[in-house]
Amino acid sequence: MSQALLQLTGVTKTFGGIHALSNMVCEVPEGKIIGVIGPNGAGKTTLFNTITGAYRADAGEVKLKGVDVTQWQSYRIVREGIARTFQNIRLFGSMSVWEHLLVAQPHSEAAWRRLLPIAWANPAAQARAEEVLEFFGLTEYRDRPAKSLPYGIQRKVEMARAVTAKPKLLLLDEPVAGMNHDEAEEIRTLMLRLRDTGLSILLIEHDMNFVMRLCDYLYVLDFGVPIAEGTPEDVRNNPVVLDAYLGKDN
Ligand SMILES: Nc1ncnc2c1ncn2[C@@H]1O[C@H](COP(=O)(O)OP(=O)(O)OP(=O)(O)O)[C@@H](O)[C@H]1O
Repeated sequence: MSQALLQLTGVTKTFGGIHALSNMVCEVPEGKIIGVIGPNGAGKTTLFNTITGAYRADAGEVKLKGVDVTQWQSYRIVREGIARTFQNIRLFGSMSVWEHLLVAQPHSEAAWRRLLPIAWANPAAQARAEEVLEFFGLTEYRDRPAKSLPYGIQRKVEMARAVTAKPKLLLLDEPVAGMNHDEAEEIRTLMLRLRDTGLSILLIEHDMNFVMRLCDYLYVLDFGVPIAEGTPEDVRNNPVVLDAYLGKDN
């Protein structure tokens, strides 16, 4: 079997007496969409924070393409090809969609050049921003400040921004939270198209219907402990998951 893009073994994170994540084991193969589900407080965001270096694991290993990145600083992990979005929207209100897409790209020039007017951005960065605008269907919003956009479009801009730097792995924290059915469907289609380009995606999501129809494989957390994994079909029918996550009445 080919090596997984991301591999976690025994990853553990505690906060005082709270075991936010205990002995987490998971893999994200290339070009797959992997879901992480679990009730509130199950440790899902802690998992993302540990993968991205925002939190330092107390034990275990995070490997990216076989390289141990457990002790790496966030900026190195980003450079190595992991991008993420957050549970709450984190856009710059007065910046346009176009500016978000330019700023999110790696800069090889001196830091002071980034203070120059955005229109001076190098042609390759502009071409990439254009490509992403089109891919996400955001062209009509190109020059609008982020704060003026409807909620669903803002979430799309966040995902577009994360993709602009051409990551290998995209971590999405509740990408369709607060969206209506049509908006969520649009995001689902975009994610499948992203996967078809070879991008790997790890997502946290509470919308079970969405997760079940999108993911290639799922991990289930409960109180920081991985309690089940498998295809959506396996997980849907797993009595441990039904008890722990959906409640005994389901
Ligand atoms: N920085 C922190 N300091 C202290 N406790 C934390 C910290 N981050 C997370 N926790 C605790 O770790 C546990 C797991 O939290 P986490 O946010 O990872 O869960 P989650 O599954 O993402 O929840 P939700 O679905 O509500 O977002 C919770 O008990 C939480 O209170």
